[in-house]
Amino acid sequence: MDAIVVENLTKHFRKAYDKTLKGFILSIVKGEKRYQEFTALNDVSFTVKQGESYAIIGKNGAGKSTLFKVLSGIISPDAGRVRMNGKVAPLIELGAGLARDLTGAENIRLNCAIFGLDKKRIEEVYPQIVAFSELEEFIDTPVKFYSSGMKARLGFSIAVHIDADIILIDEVLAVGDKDFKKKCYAKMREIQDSGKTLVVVSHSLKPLKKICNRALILERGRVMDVGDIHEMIDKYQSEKKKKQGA
Ligand SMILES: Nc1ncnc2c1ncn2[C@@H]1O[C@H](COP(=O)(O)OP(=O)(O)OP(=O)(O)O)[C@@H](O)[C@H]1O
Repeated sequence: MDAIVVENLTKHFRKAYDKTLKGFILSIVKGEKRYQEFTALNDVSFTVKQGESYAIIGKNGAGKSTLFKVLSGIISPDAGRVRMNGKVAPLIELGAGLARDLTGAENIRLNCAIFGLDKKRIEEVYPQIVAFSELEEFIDTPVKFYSSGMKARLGFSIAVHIDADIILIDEVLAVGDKDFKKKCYAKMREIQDSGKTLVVVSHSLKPLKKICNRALILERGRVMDVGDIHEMIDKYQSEKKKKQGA
């Protein structure tokens, strides 16, 4: 069964030429165009099968985060469509989904409720989330006092415990410490073994080889290739070397 079907996704952004008030006024006076249309995703299509661990790789600005935001429904595409078959846990930006003024404990309960867990299930997973995050000491501290690493711990722990069918993880592990990252990668493999679907964006290609079985290379908003993770990483790295040599 297909977990994710993406068909002909296109997303444009408007980029201001000059973001200052002076620039804005001058452009009006001169009657010049104030924006440049920029295509972040260009006719992107792919399918992720249920139980697959799928990597999205690409250079800075290739459109990976934009794609994740469309997959999780945070932004809508200008064209194309996305079908997600199952409950989705998006972990796409550090601290996103966490209420700053609430404590870690309150955020866990709030997020679990938002993701549809009933009271009994929340009480079951709560100690697991706290234990996995290793934030016992700070669980009653408001999240606004958390470091970025602590937010990543809490966000990751919630996302992997809310009984989602599809988990989207965007580069959030870049900030964690080494041991915690190791634990997260092990958890991702466990998720994969349990038949859930995982989509991961990361600039760290080595761990992707261990977690994912397929990959998509995005280049300037377009799908450059899709295939076996090892083949795609080799291809991506050799293209990168070629361009650096050119
Ligand atoms: N809200 C926005 N408004 C205007 N341009 C945007 C917006 N969001 C993203 N972009 C542009 O779209 C392009 C793709 O950005 P995106 O963040 O998706 O890339 P990425 O592959 O995730 O990059 P990175 O690896 O650096 O995180 C970039 O050129 C970015 O500047």
